[in-house]
Amino acid sequence: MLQLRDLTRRFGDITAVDGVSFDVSDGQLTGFVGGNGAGKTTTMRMVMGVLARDEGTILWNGAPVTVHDQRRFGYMPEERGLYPKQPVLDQLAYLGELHGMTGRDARRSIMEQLERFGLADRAKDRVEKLSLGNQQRVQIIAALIAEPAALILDEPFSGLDPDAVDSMTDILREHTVRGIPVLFSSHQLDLVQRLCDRLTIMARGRVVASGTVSELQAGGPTRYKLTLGGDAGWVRDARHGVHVVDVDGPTALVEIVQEGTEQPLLEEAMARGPVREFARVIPALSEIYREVTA
Ligand SMILES: Nc1ncnc2c1ncn2[C@@H]1O[C@H](COP(=O)(O)OP(=O)(O)OP(=O)(O)O)[C@@H](O)[C@H]1O
Repeated sequence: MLQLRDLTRRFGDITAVDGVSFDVSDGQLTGFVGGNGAGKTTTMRMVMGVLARDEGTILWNGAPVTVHDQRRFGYMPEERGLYPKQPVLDQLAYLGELHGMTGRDARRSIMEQLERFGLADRAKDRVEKLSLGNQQRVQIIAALIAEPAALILDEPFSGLDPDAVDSMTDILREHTVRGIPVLFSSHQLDLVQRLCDRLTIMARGRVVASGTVSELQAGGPTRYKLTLGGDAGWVRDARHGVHVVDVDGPTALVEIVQEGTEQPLLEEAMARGPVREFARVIPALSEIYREVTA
């Protein structure tokens, strides 16, 4: 388990990461989201030890993380970092050997991964000859070499086509099933909502929300959609302790300001005519994201 405690990093006058704390638990896929410049990459670099921290602690299985621990983490950096002129297989095999694998084992395991990503026939091509999406696939394989103890992936899904997103998802799940903690950043909120067990949202260097998607949804406003047989305009004037978010023809979206106030509203609606629908609206992650980062 990886625990980040009060991590802070400044660049001159800018505090890029400001007292960030959250956990990346064993066997969980933790999504890391936030707008451009929120501080995700800086946080991940500190976890990997490629950037020094000004304050704070990183714990790996309860003890301060060591360089030896960090070497066992699979890392996909934002800046990527493959050599464009070197052939795919040679380059990955070299990385495997740096991790202590024999050349033979490294090549076998890499060929398996290339096969999975549909890249086996490109093994001898130079990296620069591959499309950006395929270079991205090779980067992912680089992070997975040598059975990592944790995975820290900076936007691993960016630039991938739907097939590669599926392969990537399968691979991450295979790691979490084996108990490995996985942290990945992404701007694709629908993907994060679908995939991750937990997520941490950053804005302006701070953590603004953290938890499972359901926990974050439960913490958001309670909204109901009311659809009537006739026009719903009267809801705007109703005094039921509800806040009217929107009215569109026969449909009104209301926010419950005080618990229990939805009942009188429903009763009034039924007294006025047919009610086609009265249902709780669970906010999408994108709505929660907009609220907590505003
Ligand atoms: N080496 C650096 N020198 C100066 N400022 C930096 C450096 N690295 C990051 N920053 C600043 O720190 C802040 C956080 O940047 P960071 O790259 O961590 O954000 P991010 O959440 O990863 O953004 P994105 O989603 O755009 O990748 C930004 O204001 C950025 O300009």
